[in-house]
Amino acid sequence: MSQGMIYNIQRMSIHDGPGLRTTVFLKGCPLRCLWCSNPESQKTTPQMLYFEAQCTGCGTCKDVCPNDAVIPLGEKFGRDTAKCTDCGLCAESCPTKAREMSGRLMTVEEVMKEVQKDSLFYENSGGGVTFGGGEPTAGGQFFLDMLEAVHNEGFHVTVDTCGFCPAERFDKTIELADLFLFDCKHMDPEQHKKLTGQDNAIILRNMRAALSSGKQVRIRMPLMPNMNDSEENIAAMAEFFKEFDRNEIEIMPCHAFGKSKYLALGKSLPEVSQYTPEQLKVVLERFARHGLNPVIV
Ligand SMILES: C[S@@+](CC[C@H](N)C(=O)[O-])C[C@H]1O[C@@H](n2cnc3c(N)ncnc32)[C@H](O)[C@@H]1O
Ligand code: SF4
Ligand code: SF4
Ligand code: SF4
Repeated sequence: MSQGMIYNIQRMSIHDGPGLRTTVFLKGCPLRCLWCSNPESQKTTPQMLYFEAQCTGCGTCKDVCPNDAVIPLGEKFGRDTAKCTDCGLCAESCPTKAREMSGRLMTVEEVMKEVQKDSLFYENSGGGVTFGGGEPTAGGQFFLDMLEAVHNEGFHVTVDTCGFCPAERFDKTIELADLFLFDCKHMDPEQHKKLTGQDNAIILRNMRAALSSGKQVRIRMPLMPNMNDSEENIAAMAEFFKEFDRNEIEIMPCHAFGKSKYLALGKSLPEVSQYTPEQLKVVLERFARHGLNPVIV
């Protein structure tokens, strides 16, 4: 049975597709979006997060760290990221959960056991299971095995994806999924690479495949001030989706919900700004001018 890295399984989720859902978050992503609100989801290996606000300075972590990576931080204890190996020993002994590990290897069977716990709610609410991340498709064979197991149980399957995935794996995903929450981050290959680390050729190929498949696709766009909200980019999106007779785009205006996790990982904060209501209104009018119907989610 294949296994993969999971960083969260969220039960009773209402934002990741129809009805009540269990969302399985896979760790690992081939992109590095400048604004990503889940920085702990990008690496495929387990990581230790240190939340300073919850630290009481008891010093237990200093005693257990084998790498001398726990260092004084005022009256508290932080970590030296250069020395920390993410071994997790400090998280096991921290009494306040100021230190937490993100990422655990799980088998398909273990994931299914969690998913089954909510199966009654799926039936009653029209819900099911959502795979998110990170980039769920980056889980490879483990991801496909989970998809197949959930599909074979007759549960509704949603995949929250950036679409960066080898074509063959994505086509198998299309066979097993019922709904895609499919991100469209930028239409221009070079800009896409600048903002996410990869160009969008395979993403657009997979988007076309999903939109032609007869499966449900909700097109989503993380809207980032001065990064992907230009008239030119919105016009290019309108042109692309016209071919599929699609004009509804779910908009996610830039937020900073991931801030505490960047700090907890010892990473610098993303250099992105948020819209004022007036600025957002101006940008949304650009969509309307090109025949698109933006819906904020
Ligand atoms: C964390 S991603 C996981 C799925 C997949 N990797 C993707 O990017 O589509 C889930 C959603 O959050 C959105 N998102 C990430 N960071 C965001 C931010 N700072 N503001 C608004 N939306 C954001 C992504 O665009 C995506 O639609
Ligand atoms: S064990 Fe936890 S609460 Fe105690 S000093 Fe370390 S991080 Fe802070
Ligand atoms: S995760 Fe391991 S290496 Fe890093 S600070 Fe904690 S105990 Fe030390
Ligand atoms: S594709 Fe999704 S998970 Fe990956 S970096 Fe971008 S927003 Fe984060």
